[in-house]
Amino acid sequence: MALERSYSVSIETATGDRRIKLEAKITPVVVISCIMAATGGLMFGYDVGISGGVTSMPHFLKKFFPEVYRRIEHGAKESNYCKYDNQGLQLFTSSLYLAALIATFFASYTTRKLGRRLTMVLAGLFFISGAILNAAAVNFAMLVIGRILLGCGVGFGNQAVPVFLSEIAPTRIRGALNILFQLNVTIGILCANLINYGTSKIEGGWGWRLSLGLAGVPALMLTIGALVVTDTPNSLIERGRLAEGKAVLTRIRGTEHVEPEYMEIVEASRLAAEVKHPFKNLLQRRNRPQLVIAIVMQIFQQFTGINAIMFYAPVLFNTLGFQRDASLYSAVITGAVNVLATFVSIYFVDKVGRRALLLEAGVQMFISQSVIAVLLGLKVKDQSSAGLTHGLALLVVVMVCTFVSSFAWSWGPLGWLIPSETFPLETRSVGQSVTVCVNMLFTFIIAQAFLSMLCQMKYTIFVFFSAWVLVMSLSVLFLLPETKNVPIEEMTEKVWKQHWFWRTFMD
Ligand SMILES: OC[C@H]1O[C@](O)(CO)[C@@H](O)[C@@H]1O
Repeated sequence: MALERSYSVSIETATGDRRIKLEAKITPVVVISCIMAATGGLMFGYDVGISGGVTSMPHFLKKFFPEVYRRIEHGAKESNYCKYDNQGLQLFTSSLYLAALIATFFASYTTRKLGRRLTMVLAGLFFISGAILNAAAVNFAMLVIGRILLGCGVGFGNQAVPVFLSEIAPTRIRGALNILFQLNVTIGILCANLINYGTSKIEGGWGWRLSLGLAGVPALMLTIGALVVTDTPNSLIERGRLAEGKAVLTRIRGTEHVEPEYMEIVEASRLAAEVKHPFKNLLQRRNRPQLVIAIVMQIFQQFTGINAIMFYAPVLFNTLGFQRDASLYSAVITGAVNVLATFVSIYFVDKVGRRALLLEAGVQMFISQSVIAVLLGLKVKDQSSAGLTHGLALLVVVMVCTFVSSFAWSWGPLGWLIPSETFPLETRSVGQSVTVCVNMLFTFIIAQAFLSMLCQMKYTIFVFFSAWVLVMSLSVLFLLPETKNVPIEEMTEKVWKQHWFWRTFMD
């Protein structure tokens, strides 16, 4: 049974003289599998969003960070930009990413040897235990160990989910289906913001426990989802289960005519099987283009400055002189914009392509960050933000939304999509683990450094990020090839060997 009409993609092979027809329908099993797997993103997003709100709750601060609490309650003399600057507070947020970074190396092994599906189950289990520990925390250690377990979940989930989605999706809608992951990340962030808004109002000051404990819900969804879905044909074939892989391929593509795609995957997995040392293989010259692109995309994604806003939006808005409630409120607005704008990406990514989205967003991000820097520079002084009138404060929120929306249809989803679709099967697992690892590393750096950077650099922090946006947009313009509508096992031939610069790395 197919939801929509089928389609086929004609591609030329290496020799250029053979044409293969790949047939695939958009079958319900594909759509359902993708929706289930994408809940891995929900789990990740929830954690990104939850820490900012929790760390601005007085009871939480009083219990775990009494010094910060004292400073906020009584330290009228403290600079606006510095009142949250505390290493322990930043460690609470960032320990998750450090753990995730290390976990990805193990996850690379499990995605290859145990499959994409089982790796997702593991992710869910790690996550559930972390959420329980966090909700029950009575001291700083329990808090951080819980965050570390959550980090392991994020490492395993972010490794397996994007690869699962890219492999199971038919070529023509691969971009859209892969973006379901990031869509869930944004929904997770928004839910976290809304939940924080609610729990901060709970009498008795235990609301933060609910905020942290509810992280178990998306984790449960992922665990159940992963137990229900089938693994990708690529993964089954890679592990030698050829007949099963072919049967799954037939089922998910909704047609008996899967021979060409099947043969492509078999060939890709034959090459993959020859690889004895995946990391060493990844470093070979012919794998350089994908590796460089994957790493650089992660660095760029984080240096847009998005997480400075996502993690610390309530804190940031507080710094700008908004009242506590108003600032949580603004964080909810940015969260909603983030979700809605991700749909724009889902709609356009397989139509206008990856490059167009990244370039347009570059312009929008550069302008909005520059405006924010100027407004804060002129109006927010160290001790007072009285200069920021109601109208101007609103303008800051509008600019933050402009920035977040453009991020949400560009670097947010494409940072995951492009690496997961460009690596050939032989380097896909290990390539994805490098992708996640670098993403976590730079997320960690931003999480750990942002409050101190804000304190040191003040409003010029937004100038810093806008300069990065300029660099990344130019890099896209000259160095990023378009991967729209190219079958996943054909990237080497159709993309890298055709590119003016990267082809020099190909044999
Ligand atoms: O939507 C914003 C979120 O998206 C990511 O860039 C990637 O998934 C996260 O690092 C960020 O918090």
